[in-house]
Amino acid sequence: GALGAPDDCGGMLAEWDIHSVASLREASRALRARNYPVGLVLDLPGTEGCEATERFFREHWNVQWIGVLAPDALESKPCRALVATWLADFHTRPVDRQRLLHTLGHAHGLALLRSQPAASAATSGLAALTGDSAAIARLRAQIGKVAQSDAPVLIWGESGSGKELTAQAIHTHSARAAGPFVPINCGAIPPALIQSELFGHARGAFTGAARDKVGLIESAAGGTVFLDEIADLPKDLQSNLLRFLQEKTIYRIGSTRSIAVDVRVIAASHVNLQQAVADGMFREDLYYRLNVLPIDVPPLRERKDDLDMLAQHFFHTFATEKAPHLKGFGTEALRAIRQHDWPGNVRELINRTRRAMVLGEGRLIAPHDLGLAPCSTQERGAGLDASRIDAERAAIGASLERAGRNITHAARDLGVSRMTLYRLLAKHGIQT
Ligand SMILES: Nc1ncnc2c1ncn2[C@@H]1O[C@H](COP(=O)(O)OP(=O)(O)OP(=O)(O)O)[C@@H](O)[C@H]1O
Repeated sequence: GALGAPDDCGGMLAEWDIHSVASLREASRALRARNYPVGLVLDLPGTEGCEATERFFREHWNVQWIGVLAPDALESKPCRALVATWLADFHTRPVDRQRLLHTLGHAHGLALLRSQPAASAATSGLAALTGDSAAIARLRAQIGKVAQSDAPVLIWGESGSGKELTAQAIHTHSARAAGPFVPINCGAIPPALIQSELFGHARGAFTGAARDKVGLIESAAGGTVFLDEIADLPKDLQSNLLRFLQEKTIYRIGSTRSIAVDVRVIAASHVNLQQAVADGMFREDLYYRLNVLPIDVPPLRERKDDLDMLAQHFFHTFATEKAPHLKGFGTEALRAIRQHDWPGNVRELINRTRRAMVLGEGRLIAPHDLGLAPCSTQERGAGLDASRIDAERAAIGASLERAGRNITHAARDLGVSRMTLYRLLAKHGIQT
């Protein structure tokens, strides 16, 4: 579907599922409610409105934007910048019908490709951050902004919520993308080893140091180092890290030679670092050095709209491990997933899904396969929206089965256009 229908283009877009809006505010609201893959922008604002428009595009960067502009629109410098940065393509009036249809089709195809969940952990762009909640959209927008800068980032989030994935996405979208991304879990390295792991050592620095060793920070040169569980870093090493952040040089243990290292630092913590500072466990000066660009990754229970898509995503990711008879999640299981609080966040969802895929005995995953209790009848009655969504998903699933997974036939069976069916498949995370 496309968002925004021009008076002079409306007639030619009969095949499209169109939602027209009259202002950026309305457009934002519509985009938060539904995933429109393509947006048609009818004229850009004059100089005064450029800042708001830029903010809007930043927030909705994952839509393919096509502009329809007045012939003299590009004479304004801010307008040219908006077009160059944010539009996938643009047309000047009078609109050439065939060319516009072609552009929209192309943009739609690209948007669908980009919305496919990442097939492997190796694909680490923003596409790997599955989810269509408003919270994930905000996170993606923040990542996009932060990636433009080279300043330190401090990510806060509960365990398993996606801090490392966020750090990886920042790296992938930054100018350092071609360099290495080196994750280090400060809590997992024994305190006695951590200094030499991080900063390296010179030959003979201590018993057993038979040769020079390059530290992890040095090995990230030209790229990004991700320091997870930064609160676990012993205090003496906090001083070393602070020195590195200030001077951009390191000393290997046992060496007096300073080595310049060009690395961006992203740190993460699941504990409140401000509290750790107040308790005297974390250096205040280091906290301020790291906390230049703060990012919060919201816990899964605060973005329940992501649950269905994430669950489907992991079902497909681990499809090779599943019993052949298993076809997907049952309605009860999806309800139980919504009901659960997910203290272990996305990692817990992965673990429960994999467990259900191995142990599930029916055709569809049931709540007990996930180790979750089924919802009570009372709770069931409450979720009219959830029931509607479940019914929609079930109808699509059944239709696809009947049509032998042929989209054209399934769309006809459901009485919707192919375009609408593609949108529904993306919404429910159903793969064809
Ligand atoms: N939005 C998401 N889409 C897809 N996969 C996700 C998402 N968020 C997290 N994951 C997956 O969940 C797992 C946990 O995420 P990650 O390691 O980034 O969490 P974390 O906050 O760094 O955890 P910890 O603090 O325990 O190290 C990973 O396998 C990651 O790929």
